[in-house]
Amino acid sequence: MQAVLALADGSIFRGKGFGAAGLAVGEICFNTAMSGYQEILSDPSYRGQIVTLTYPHIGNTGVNAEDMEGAKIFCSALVVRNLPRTPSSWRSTQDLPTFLQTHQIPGIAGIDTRALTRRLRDSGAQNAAVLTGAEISDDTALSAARACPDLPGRDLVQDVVCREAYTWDLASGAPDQGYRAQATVQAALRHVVVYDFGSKRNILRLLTDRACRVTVVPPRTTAAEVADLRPDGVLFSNGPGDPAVLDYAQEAMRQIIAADIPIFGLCLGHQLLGLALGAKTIKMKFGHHGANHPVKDLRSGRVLITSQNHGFAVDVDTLPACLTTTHISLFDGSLQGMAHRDLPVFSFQGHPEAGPGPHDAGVIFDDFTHAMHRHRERRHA
Ligand SMILES: NC(=O)CC[C@H](N)C(=O)O
Repeated sequence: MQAVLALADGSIFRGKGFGAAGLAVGEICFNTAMSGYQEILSDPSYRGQIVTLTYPHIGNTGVNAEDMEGAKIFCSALVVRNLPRTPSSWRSTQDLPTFLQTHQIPGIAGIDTRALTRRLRDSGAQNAAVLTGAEISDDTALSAARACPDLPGRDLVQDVVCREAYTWDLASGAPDQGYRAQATVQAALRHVVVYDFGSKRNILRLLTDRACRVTVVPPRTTAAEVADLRPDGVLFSNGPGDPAVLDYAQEAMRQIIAADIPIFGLCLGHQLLGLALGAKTIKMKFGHHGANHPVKDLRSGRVLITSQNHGFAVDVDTLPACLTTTHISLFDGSLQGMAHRDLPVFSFQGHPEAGPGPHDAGVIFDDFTHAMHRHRERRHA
C-alpha cells in the first residue's frame, strides 16, 4: 500500500502504508521511548496527534490485551522507520499492522524518522497528514495537513472519557480482575475519586496496588457530587488537548481544594491545578514525549528518570504564591511538579504511572496515599 506523510510546512515523506487505508490528520509529535508502542498508541492523551517513534524497530513484540492503557488506539496515525516481518513475543496475540487495521488507524513505515524528528525539533510542533491507499496524492495530503485545526484551544477530552461513573476495583470485576494481588477489606481502603479526562489504566492499577478503592467519574462531575462520594483524595488524570479551555474542571478543582480534600494532579491534572490557582499554561515548542526524561526533585536533590507526554506546560513564572515548585525538567528547566504550601494538594507533569516507562517516579503515588492517610488522621484527631 502506498503512503505519504505531509507536514503543514510543505515537507513530504513517502513510505509504505500499513494498518487502515485512508487519511488522518493531527499535530505530529515525536516520542523517544525505545519500547512501549502499544501503551503509547492506546494512551488517550494522544487524541488529535500523529505519533512518530524515534526508535527504529517498531512492532517487534506485537500487541496483547494486558498492555492497553485505554480501550482503543487514540492517536490519529503512526509513523515508523522499520516494521518487522513477524512479531516475536510469547505475550503477542496480534501483529501491529492488524492492530491498526482493527482500530481503523493508518500507519506509514519506511520513513526517515531521524530526519523527521530533527525537522520537528527545529521548526516546532505542526500539523500533518498521513494518507495511505492504492492511489495517493501529495497535494491531497498537504491540503489536509494545512486544513487541520490547531491543537491549542481545543477541548478533546469529551472524545475520550467515561460517560458514567464506575468503580475500578478488583472485587467488583474491574477490567483487570486478577491482574494484581487481591485487595480484601474494602472498608479499610482509601477511597480515591479519579476525574477522568482520558485516564491511563496504569494510574488506576497503581492506586489499587496501594490498597485504594477507586471511583472514576466523568470530567463534568461537580465538586458537590464528588464530595458526596466521601473520598479520601481526588486524582485529576492525564488527558488530551489544551488544559486552558477546561474551565469547568478548573472550577471543580477550586471547589475541591476549598472543601479540604487531598488532591493529586497528574499531567493534564497538574496543568489544571496551575490554572485553577491562577497560573498560566503555555504551548511548548515540541513538548516532551518519551520514557527517558530526567526530572529533579528539588526537595531531595534526587533525579528521577521519567515517562513524559505533554505539549503544554504550566508557566513557572506565573505560579501563585500558594504553590511551590517541587520538580523541574533537567532537559529544559520547565516546571515538572508543584505543591500547595499549606494543603495536601500537589501535582506532577510527567507520568509516574509509566506505562510505558521507568518506575522512578512511582513514589509519587506513595506520597499521595501518605497525604490521604495523614489528612484522615488529622481530621479524626
Ligand atoms: N498526558 C497528558 O495529560 C497531556 C496533557 C496535555 N494535553 C498536554 O499535551 O500537555
